[in-house]
Amino acid sequence: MYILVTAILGGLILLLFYVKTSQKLLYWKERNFPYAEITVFELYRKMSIFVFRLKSMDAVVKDMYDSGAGMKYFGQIGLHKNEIVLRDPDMVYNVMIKDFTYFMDRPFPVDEKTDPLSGHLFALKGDRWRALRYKLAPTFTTGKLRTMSKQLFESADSIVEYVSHKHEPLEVKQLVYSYTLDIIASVAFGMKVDAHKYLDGERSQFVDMSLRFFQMTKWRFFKFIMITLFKDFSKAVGLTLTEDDVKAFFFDLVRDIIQHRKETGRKSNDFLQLMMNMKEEDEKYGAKMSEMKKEMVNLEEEDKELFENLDTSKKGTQHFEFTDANLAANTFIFISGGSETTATALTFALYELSNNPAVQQKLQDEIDSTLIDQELDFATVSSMAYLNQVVLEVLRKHPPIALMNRHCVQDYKIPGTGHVIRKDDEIVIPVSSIQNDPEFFPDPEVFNPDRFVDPDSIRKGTYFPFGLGPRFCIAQRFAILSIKVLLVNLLMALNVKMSSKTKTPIKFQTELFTKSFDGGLWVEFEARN
Ligand code: HEM
Repeated sequence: MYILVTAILGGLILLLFYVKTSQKLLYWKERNFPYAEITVFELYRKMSIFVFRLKSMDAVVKDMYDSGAGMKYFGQIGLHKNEIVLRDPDMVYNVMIKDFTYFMDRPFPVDEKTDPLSGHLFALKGDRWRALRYKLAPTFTTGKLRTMSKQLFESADSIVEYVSHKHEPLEVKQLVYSYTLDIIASVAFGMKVDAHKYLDGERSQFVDMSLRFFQMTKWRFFKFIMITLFKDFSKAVGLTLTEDDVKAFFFDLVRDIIQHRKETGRKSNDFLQLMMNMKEEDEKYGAKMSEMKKEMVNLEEEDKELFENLDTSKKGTQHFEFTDANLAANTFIFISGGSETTATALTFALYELSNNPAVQQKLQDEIDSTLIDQELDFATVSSMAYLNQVVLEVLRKHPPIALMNRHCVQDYKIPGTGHVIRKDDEIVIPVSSIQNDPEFFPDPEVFNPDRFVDPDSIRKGTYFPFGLGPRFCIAQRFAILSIKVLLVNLLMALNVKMSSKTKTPIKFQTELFTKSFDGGLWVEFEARN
């Protein structure tokens, strides 16, 4: 009897779920919006793959992209909210650039009061984002990059020195991570980390805390799902992705550095100092954007793009007052946003170079011939054309961020159609799939830097590893330069080849949001003759 009642109740609950989900599936049809057909079981299967992390992020994104084959954009039933997925390059261009004002936000929570670390450039919304972006736009001008490049060369030297003494297979992600942590800590707040020492077991609290930010443990993933599914509840109980001690560490660190600089009057040449100077100027002159415009007068020609499309003429967009809390938040986003992404790009660069010896040789030839009569510096690295093609192709085939998001802030009628994207709709832009679609890049699985002989010939809206429009990656030039500097330093001295320690067939980890080799990528470096 007991078993029968339980079975009937269980059956009724399942039926209820089925009916509820079937109704949910009608959402896009009722809205008269193109959508990907899916059955209830298919939807549950898809959601389980994501929640239980059964496939890598790239594979999940590819499945999503393929489910809308033949459509320019389509609605799908999301985990917590229904989403619109873009497939068509013109739509991508419209949403990210042309009609940006409709889609200027990202759908990530910001609550500067309860979680001050959330008040950073990546998450801020609307006019508050615009005002901060305008202020931070000069962070990576050509002049500043030239100065920063000295630190990049120094850190790259340490890595080459380390590698040259190791006659054993090395795991690439860990190796290059030590470089990216080094350079970003230095550029962000002038800190010398020497992170490569942690490769040999020496521990540093900074390295540990930075790594913890990315490790997707089971507990962190559970929190991610909770925050995604139950935003308000998570907020009410104070559930945040980053642990309190990690937050406290970075806050205290930035606060101590600020304090030390104020007390000693010492100034450094880093991002934190740039913000501290602005804060001081704001206190003197008021936080008006007009003050910033003074800086623009001295910009080099190519730097003008850093300010492109940042319309700050509207009332209310002109103020961003820095506090110690948002100085910390924005320093933190540099470390978190910058180290993992750049390390992922470098890992895949070394993967492709090991697998494509002809490309490696051609790149070494370019490096050798450039350095015959020129010094290795910012200008020479920037002048290497084939190096540029290699880096662009790595970022095409393996963009470190597989998808981008936008939040619609006012109803948008898609030109030439009767379809409307409504205020509060969420948009998903699957960059990894678009950049690997054979329609836009024939034989996408082939690593071919020649695709970028003339980067201007690439169709708009098909290539954007750093995003597009006013919200593109603020550090794009710095990231590209960092990748180039390490590659040149390694390849001028060493050859790289795949080690048999790398697990084959290659599989990618399912735990992380960025693309990562399951079991690591192991390579051997040998001195060039
Ligand atoms: C290869 C390395 C990198 C890649 C592939 C990358 C990619 C991206 C992408 C795709 C976005 C979103 C763009 C959009 O939504 O249109 C972004 C935004 C951002 N990135 Fe990067 N990034 C890299 C390195 C860095 C570094 C080194 C830093 C900091 C030092 C950084 C800081 C940021 C910030 C602050 C934003 C938010 C910009 C805004 O919303 O105004 N990134 N990045």
